Amino acid sequence: MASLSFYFTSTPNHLLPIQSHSKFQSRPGTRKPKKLSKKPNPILKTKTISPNYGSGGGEATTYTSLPPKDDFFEPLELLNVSSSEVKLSDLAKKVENEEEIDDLSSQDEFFESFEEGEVGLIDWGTDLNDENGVEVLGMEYEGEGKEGNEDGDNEEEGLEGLEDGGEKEKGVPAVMRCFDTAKIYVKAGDGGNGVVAFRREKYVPYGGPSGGAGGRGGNVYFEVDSSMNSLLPFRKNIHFRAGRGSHGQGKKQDGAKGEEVVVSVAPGTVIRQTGQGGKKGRVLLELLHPGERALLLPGGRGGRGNASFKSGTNKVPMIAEKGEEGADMWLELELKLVADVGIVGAPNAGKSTLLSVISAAQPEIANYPFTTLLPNLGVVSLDFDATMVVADLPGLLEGAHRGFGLGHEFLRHTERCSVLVHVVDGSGDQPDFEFDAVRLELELFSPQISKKPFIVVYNKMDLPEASEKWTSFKENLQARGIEPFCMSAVNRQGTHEVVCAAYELLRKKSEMDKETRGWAEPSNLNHVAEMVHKQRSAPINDFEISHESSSDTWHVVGGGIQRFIQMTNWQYSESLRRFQHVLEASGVNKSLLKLGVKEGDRVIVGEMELIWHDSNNKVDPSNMRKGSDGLTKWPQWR
Ligand SMILES: Nc1nc2c(ncn2[C@@H]2O[C@H](COP(=O)(O)OP(=O)(O)OP(=O)(O)O)[C@@H](O)[C@H]2O)c(=O)[nH]1
Ligand SMILES: [Mg+2]
Repeated sequence: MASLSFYFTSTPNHLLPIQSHSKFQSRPGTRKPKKLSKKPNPILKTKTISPNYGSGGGEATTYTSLPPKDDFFEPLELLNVSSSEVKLSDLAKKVENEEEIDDLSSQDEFFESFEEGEVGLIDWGTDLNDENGVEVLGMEYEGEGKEGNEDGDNEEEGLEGLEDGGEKEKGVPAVMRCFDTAKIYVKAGDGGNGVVAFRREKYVPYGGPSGGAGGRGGNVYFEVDSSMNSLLPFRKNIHFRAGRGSHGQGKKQDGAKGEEVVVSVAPGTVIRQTGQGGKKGRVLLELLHPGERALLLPGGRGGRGNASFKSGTNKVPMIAEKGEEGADMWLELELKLVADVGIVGAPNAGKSTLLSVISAAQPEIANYPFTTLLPNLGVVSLDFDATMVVADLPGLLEGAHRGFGLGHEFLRHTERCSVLVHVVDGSGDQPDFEFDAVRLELELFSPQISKKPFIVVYNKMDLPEASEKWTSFKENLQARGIEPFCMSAVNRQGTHEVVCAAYELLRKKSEMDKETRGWAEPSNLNHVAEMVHKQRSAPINDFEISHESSSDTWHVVGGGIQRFIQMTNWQYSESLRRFQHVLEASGVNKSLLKLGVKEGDRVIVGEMELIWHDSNNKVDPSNMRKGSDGLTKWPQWR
């Protein structure tokens, strides 16, 4: 009879002790391979395993990593100015003084050197983190990629990604960055282990197996929190782990469920799985409306205790399962604004002023570019039941599609707006050119955005330099089939017409969308968890075998069988016999024979490496339950 003998090629992660509350652990997966099959079968002196007898399940933890160093800089200090009001304008003035504002390449250079600390104004020598020991540690930990936990390489990769920033905006000083993307790690709780225990009571001889099952690991949920308007909290907390289930105990006591983790995100957050090679991963969820809650990762199942393995033929089961590992993922979050109307335009055009006069919003208004750094939302009501959400977006500059100015961050917000209102600064030198430049940026960033319905509003009509150029601007646009509006936002003249036109456009757009889309199905927010569950509960006989002829290695890949191996607790000798049985029953042995496996070939199933033997001379499953004296022993308490 053919058989497989067992070796671990590398110590599987789940065999290592997990100290989930420690931040700086040694990296797993680097230990020497352990040989299992050559060892004599251990005598099972069974006792109830009690690593954690706490009454509740494991606690959910979040881990802290610090934002990159440059997010800590104090603009005042860096710019060597005393008033907080002038910090950005000073920066703008500095650019102007250098007469570089019109030269895109030199602007790029300026902002780049600004970031790198080459500009003389900035004193990068001050390490603002020195004051706080924890933060200094955090910096080291992030910089060197020392992610000390059981997720090893994966997490390190994620942190690198975070450091590189993937899409870190070019030339944007840290204070001006918009925290609308984040990279986070989520892990569902591992299931608790089942235990081997026996009922020991006076006058109840041979009381029978009584090992309870482990508790289920905690789930990971995402919830929309209406009070959030950015992903800023994820600059500090990037690891979210649900608690592990408690282990089972004697007297058939099952472990408690692990604590759940609820990750709160702002409305309009898109959740992607981290992509490979700089590409964006696929979208898993879009959480748009406050109160929405999605189960993303289900907790791992608790391992069964020996009470569950009792059968007519095995009344003394010396076997229990380990808990199923909770699924984990690196995710990219992206916040896209949910607004009906987006106000776009060059810096200083009067976008915030417009929002402030048509809604109750009170955005910051000032006579310098980039006053608005984060989008402002306002609700505009025209009538009793006619309202729309209007977003005042930060100003766009030439080169924004390449990330210049406030770049991609803000262009992304326009993707969600149904209708756009272009505000053109009439007092500028060339309003036509300004309008074209903004259109071009939108088009270059995304053709979809440029196809959105829009209206053009010529602002600052109260100023003579603006009203002089209005006619030529109007004629120019009319020649292109666009009917522009004019207004004086500060005087509230012409703003009502703008609001009505935007609302009309919005109404038409939503009617058209309804026609093309029909009635949308209510979306299933738990589909990721369902997919994970489906993958994990694949039948054990659903596997594929591939062969590496160069190294005589066979790979057996299947969700069911891999999960079975992960949950097998090799500390119990019966586990080995059960595994052998599963290989036989699931058809792995048969399939290998059919495919031509030969003596000495390596067979890799999940984390197990096995050597194929044509004759049954290495592992004798029938011997597994016996001690060194060849007798089955009743378990001993210690
Ligand atoms: N005279 C006049 N000034 C205006 C008008 N609308 C806005 N302004 C002024 O223009 C300056 C810029 O206005 P904001 O509303 O902050 O411009 P913005 O487009 O939001 O600018 P960013 O947020 O920097 O992109 C402010 O000083 C306003 O008072 C207008 O109709 N007439
Ligand atoms: Mg503004």
